[in-house]
Amino acid sequence: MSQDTEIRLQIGVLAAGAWGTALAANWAQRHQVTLWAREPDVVASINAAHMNRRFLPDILLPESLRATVDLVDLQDSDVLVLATPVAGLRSTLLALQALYAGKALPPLVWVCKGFEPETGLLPHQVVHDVLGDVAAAALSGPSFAQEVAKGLPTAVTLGSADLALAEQLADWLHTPNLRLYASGDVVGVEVGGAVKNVLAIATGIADGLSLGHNARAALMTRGLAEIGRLCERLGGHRETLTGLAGLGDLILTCTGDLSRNRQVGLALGAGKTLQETLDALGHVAEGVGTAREVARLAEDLQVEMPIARAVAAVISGELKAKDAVIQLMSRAQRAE
Ligand SMILES: NC(=O)C1=CN([C@@H]2O[C@H](COP(=O)(O)OP(=O)(O)OC[C@H]3O[C@@H](n4cnc5c(N)ncnc54)[C@H](OP(=O)(O)O)[C@@H]3O)[C@@H](O)[C@H]2O)C=CC1
Ligand SMILES: O=C(CO)COP(=O)(O)O
Repeated sequence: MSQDTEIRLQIGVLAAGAWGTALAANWAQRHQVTLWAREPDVVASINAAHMNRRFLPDILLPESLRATVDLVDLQDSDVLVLATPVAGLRSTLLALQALYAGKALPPLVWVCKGFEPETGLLPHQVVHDVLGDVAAAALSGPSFAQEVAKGLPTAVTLGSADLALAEQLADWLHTPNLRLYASGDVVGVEVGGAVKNVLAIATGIADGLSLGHNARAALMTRGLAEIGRLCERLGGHRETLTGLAGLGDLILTCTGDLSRNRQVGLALGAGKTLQETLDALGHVAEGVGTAREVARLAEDLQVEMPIARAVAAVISGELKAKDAVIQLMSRAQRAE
């Protein structure tokens, strides 16, 4: 498919947290972008000062980027991008369904990483649950919002069961500093993005306990094996996990201090409580809720995921961080 850099679309982005704002700013280089937020102070600060003081402070946004609290302003969009945390995906889809009231929705892209709380569904399953068969794709991969907002080079994956749609969206949404690769394996793309957040908490805990580089490399490598087992069991392909949405994001989030999930792990490893850690963060850390869902899925589907289960136990308070390490190291020896 040819890359048509001239085409200018209307893009609607829903939720102006760090990631929605960074993507909206990036796409405003090439398209007309409208950013919806439920926080009036965020909308006011973007429109008046071209900054999102609450979620992306100190970064100047393009003047062409408009923000709104009114969903109706997004109804002529050529593409709609859902940028809420996974817990807000369903309610946002329902709001869009009401807005379009029987009319066809434009292609949807979601950027959240996790399993829906309580249902344990992946985002594409939530989309199908609410809207049925619609043109839709997941965007995932190694991409700290602050770096994308500053225009630093970034590459991510767009995953859809409809590969031709993923290719079309990649063509529309790439910019000079945001490279998009298409994948037909939406399950692999989503499982990679969800579980790496749990592993970032694990490596954060290890680093918070000063366990060294060897421990971190071991957790990442054995963690990737856990992601692979769950991915295959849910119908995804292990090869997808060698790409940006798997290994790429695992490396970034487990080693990069900009990661909120890694910051949660570091604080837990240093002896802080989960509540004080989350209160100080001011942003979502999806790995906290996802750890519980992954541990439950691992149990139900009989998938061996000792690291993810240990993180879930630390988060729920059943296990102390130090004891989780002892437990992992004392498991029966086995072949790699
Ligand atoms: N930040 C990053 O670098 C990246 C983040 N992601 C993923 O993107 C998703 C969003 O992350 P991020 O933007 O960083 O999160 P933030 O915590 O920065 O912002 C979340 C935003 O979503 C809003 N929100 C929460 N729940 C709902 C809801 N039910 N309906 C509408 N809006 C809602 C929040 O509003 P309020 O303040 O009112 O709650 C806030 O504006 C997560 O799944 C994350 O894993 C993916 C790649 C990179
Ligand atoms: O997903 C991310 C980078 O790809 C962001 O990770 P955190 O949510 O841990 O900050």
